[in-house]
Amino acid sequence: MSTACMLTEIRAEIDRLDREIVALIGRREELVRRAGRLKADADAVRAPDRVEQVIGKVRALAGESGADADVVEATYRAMIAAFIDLELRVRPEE
Ligand SMILES: C=C(O[C@@H]1C=C(C(=O)O)C=C[C@H]1O)C(=O)O
Repeated sequence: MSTACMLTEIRAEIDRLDREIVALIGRREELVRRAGRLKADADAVRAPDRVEQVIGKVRALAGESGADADVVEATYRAMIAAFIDLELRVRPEE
């Protein structure tokens, strides 16, 4: 198979995975929104201790699955930051 064909196949597989990843992000978003509704104020929304707990957990999961822990951490920090912004945007005025 030519290099161009191999790249096309790999990209098709990446596109399939992206469909699954986006669906999972949507499910996670729903849970984050539910958690946000239970919180009293913006400090509770940010929950930095919980963020570090999640980061420690996903770094360990990366180790188990052979994923690069630094890539997983950077991805999760960006995603959690976006979710915190979302929680702050959709919460009623304090
Ligand atoms: C969903 C929560 O709120 C925020 C979002 C988190 C996340 O996306 O995992 C974790 C902590 C908070 O910054 C939570 O407190 O559990």
